[in-house]
Amino acid sequence: MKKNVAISVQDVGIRFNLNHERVDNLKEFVIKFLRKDLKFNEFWALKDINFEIKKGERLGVLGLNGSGKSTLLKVVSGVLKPSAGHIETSGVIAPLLELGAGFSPEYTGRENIYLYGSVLGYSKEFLDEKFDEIVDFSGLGEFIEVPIKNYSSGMKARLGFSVATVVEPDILILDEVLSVGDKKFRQKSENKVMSMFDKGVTVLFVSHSLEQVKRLCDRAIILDSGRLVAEGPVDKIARVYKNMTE
Ligand SMILES: Nc1ncnc2c1ncn2[C@@H]1O[C@H](COP(=O)(O)OP(=O)(O)OP(=O)(O)O)[C@@H](O)[C@H]1O
Repeated sequence: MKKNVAISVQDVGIRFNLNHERVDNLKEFVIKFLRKDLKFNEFWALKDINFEIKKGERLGVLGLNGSGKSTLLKVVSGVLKPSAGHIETSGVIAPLLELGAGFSPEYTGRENIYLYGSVLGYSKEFLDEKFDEIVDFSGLGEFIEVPIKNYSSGMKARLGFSVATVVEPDILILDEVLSVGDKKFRQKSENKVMSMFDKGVTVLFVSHSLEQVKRLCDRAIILDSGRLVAEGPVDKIARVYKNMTE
């Protein structure tokens, strides 16, 4: 990969096997599996995707529901392995996907900071040092000692955002996360992301808000049924997308 490139996506495809027929229980599944009687429909959620993001660039991903945007972010983050092609990235990645989904409901916010933090690869020492900063940013106050199952979805997302952004990443992967929490938190999280922009972070960003993509990104791509159909400067691509969807 060239030195000035942060993310390189080459001929990437993601295939899901969709169940063709109904299987009601595990026994039936095992019997059908052993008899090689299970039929799947192959479904390519992404196909032949090629693009590069240079260091410091901010790429927006546009597309209708089901076009493959979240799948693309997951495969670049390493959550999903490509079924075809390959991906190269350089530096520390902070994936802000499905915030709060990684939490264990029975444990408190405090315990989940350590659990989720370790999933993201942070050491205990790092989390000890950053603990107050995380709680402060989340604005959860005393709720940090309460089990997560008693949190609202906005509270969970706020804690997820605060843990995931406590590092200084080289690459930031954002899936609709700037729409979480209440207005005050949305502003605060956008400011935090903006301050990372100032430090030259590379961004891959999905949002249904065309305005937000225009405001935050310098380039964009459009996905349509798993194919990359347009790529270029954000203003031009936003116009193409508007025409496609109106
Ligand atoms: N784990 C999975 N198993 C099977 N199919 C999946 C899986 N995950 C996603 N898909 C399918 O892949 C396609 C792309 O989904 P994806 O979530 O990436 O779309 P999206 O563009 O992010 O949509 P949205 O705008 O609704 O968030 C959809 O048809 C979806 O049903």
